[in-house]
Amino acid sequence: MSIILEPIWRDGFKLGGDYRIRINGSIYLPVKATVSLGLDAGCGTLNQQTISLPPKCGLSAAHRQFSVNKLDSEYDYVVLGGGNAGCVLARRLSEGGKHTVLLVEKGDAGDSAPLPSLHFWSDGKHSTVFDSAVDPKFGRSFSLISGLGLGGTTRINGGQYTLGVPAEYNAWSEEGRPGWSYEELKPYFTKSETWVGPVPEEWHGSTGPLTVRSYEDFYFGCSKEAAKAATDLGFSSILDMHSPLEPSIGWNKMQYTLGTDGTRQSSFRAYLPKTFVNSTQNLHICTRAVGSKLAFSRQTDGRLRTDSVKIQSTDGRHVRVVKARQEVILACGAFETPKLLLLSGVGPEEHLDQMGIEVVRHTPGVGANLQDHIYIKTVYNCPLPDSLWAIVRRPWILIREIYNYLILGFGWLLCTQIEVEIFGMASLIDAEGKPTAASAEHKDPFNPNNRPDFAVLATPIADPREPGIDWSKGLFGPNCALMKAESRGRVLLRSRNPLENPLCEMGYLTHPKDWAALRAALRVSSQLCRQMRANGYALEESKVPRALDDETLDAFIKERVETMYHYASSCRMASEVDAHPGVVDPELRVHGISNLRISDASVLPSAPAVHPQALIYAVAEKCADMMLKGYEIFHLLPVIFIFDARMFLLNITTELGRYLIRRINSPY
Ligand SMILES: Cc1cc2nc3c(=O)[nH]c(=O)nc-3n(C[C@H](O)[C@H](O)[C@H](O)COP(=O)(O)OP(=O)(O)OC[C@H]3O[C@@H](n4cnc5c(N)ncnc54)[C@H](O)[C@@H]3O)c2cc1C
Repeated sequence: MSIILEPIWRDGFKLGGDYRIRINGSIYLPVKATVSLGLDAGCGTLNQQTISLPPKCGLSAAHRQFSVNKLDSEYDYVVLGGGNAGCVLARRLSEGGKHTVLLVEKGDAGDSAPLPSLHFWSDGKHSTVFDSAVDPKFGRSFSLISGLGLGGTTRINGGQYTLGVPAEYNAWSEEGRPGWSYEELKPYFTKSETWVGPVPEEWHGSTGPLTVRSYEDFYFGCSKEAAKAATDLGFSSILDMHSPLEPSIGWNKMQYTLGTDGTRQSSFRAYLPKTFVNSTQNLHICTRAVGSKLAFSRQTDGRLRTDSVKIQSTDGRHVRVVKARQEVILACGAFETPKLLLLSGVGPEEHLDQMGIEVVRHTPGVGANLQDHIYIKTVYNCPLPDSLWAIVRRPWILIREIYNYLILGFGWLLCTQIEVEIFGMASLIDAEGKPTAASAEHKDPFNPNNRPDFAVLATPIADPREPGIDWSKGLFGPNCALMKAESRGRVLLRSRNPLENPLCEMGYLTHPKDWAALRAALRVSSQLCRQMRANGYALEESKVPRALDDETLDAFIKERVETMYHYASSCRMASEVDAHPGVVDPELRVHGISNLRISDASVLPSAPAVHPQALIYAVAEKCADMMLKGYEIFHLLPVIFIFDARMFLLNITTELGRYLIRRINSPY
């Protein structure tokens, strides 16, 4: 295996060259034109460098796979979507060898190192990127991104791993979802995780497939300064954000899904290693194919049953219909799962009529209630060596970090952008952005009123493409995030072509609470940077609001709001008669249709104040567990019945015998 740093020559690019990193011949970390200006101006020309990768960093070698035309005609379980949730389900349903399982994934197989495979640093080949519908409020659309290939979005995400406060899940349970309280969900978080430190492991899992870790210190000077300033401002320092005893307001050092050997822990790498896949004959994985339509039959009781799935290769060359003896599980993500239901005739009838699709079942919740976290990026210049941007500006730092990564297994290539996160509640932030003194009641993480609604993500880099930024210096970008959205959008079909992206109306900022939370985040970010400067840190404003009054902040928000890529709740777990109608019940079964479940970000009742991947792992673990337990109970019933019937006969016979003996022995 090799890493090559090589120049790229493009038409029209006159001032030297772009560079790119080629890992193992196929994965690139492009160093953009602006960057190469820096390389040329500051550091002279760089020649090709080749560095060997030790096997621990190897990309996954061939997993056993099946093309569409080689699939069996029937499986016990068919899982559509091999992403965050899909890989967990494929693993749990197939291990033990009792059930045949088919996993269908639109993209390919493979994996890479943490930073170069993060969407923003990658070649984009493992991302689906498309524009949302234009929002008249903002006069523009939003660029939506999700993962493509086994591992799904965990293959290109930032790796931040957060559970959230217990209040999040207790609220779900109190609203009428049995089984979804913090206490009931926690075992599934633990089941998926192996924590490798450095904080105490009391609240973590130790035997799960997914490795989660943090670092002793900070990699970036600006993160360290931000953490210090947050403490100075009065935000509590949270040692382990996974402890249910920590308050809902504070700052923490991020934890990541990272292997001990520095590998990205996608759900694919964690749950479906080659050793498992190649030795599990009852698991078939089919990549570069999509589930394009579900077929249903009507049972004698009038209920719909999911019978089969139409699967087609993404090149359009092969189509096959596969039957599911037990269940079909949709895990295509918050955009594609509702799209597949709509294509199959399950959704709001007006929209299906509009698209010329026969209505199988009028289900108004499909695609409705789409939620997301959004953020506003602010930009500051900081000393270059303190910022991840230095890896692009200074080739020797890049070489140093490649060395650190390959030989020592640590360094900047492990960092996936955010080291420090402040979270809080807008109601507890004053007009200057300082936290107000919170009572013990406000800090109680079990109280549903204490769910954080904003976060400030201190990022050791900013988007260098922004006009007007001084990219010769370091970049520090506190991103101000809405973490508890009240606004809702919806997912619709653009066409009946299963390979076309859906039409997503994001519906951002239609609720006044969302504006208030973002304003609070911007004020905290501004105060944080003021404090960093007061502590003697060289920070210069680049893209920040001119003032902190509501009007100025709102204009800044309107101009700069972006998705944070945490799409959720488009097939939410709720009753169908809810004000925001649901699609699945607490067992994740689609209302009114048997043998069909959903297990991905679309089922979340609402987008909780967390980076969602930890929760999606837990949801998938819980879904698999419910399915397997349901299967066992169903199949044990006749045994219990036979056993009971035998015991009954035995008891009767014994009692009859005793009675006869008593009669015979009786003198009367
Ligand atoms: C750039 C970026 C950074 C992020 N950073 C973080 C982070 O740091 N921490 C965090 O917690 N979260 C992060 N997220 C969000 C998080 O990763 C996702 O919310 C979560 O992984 C979604 O999981 P999922 O199972 O619902 O969907 P996905 O993981 O997206 O899986 C869906 C899969 O289904 C496949 N598919 C779609 N349609 C079909 C079909 N018809 N047939 C077959 N296959 C299909 C897709 O190719 C995909 O692989 C980030 C997201 C992005 C985009």
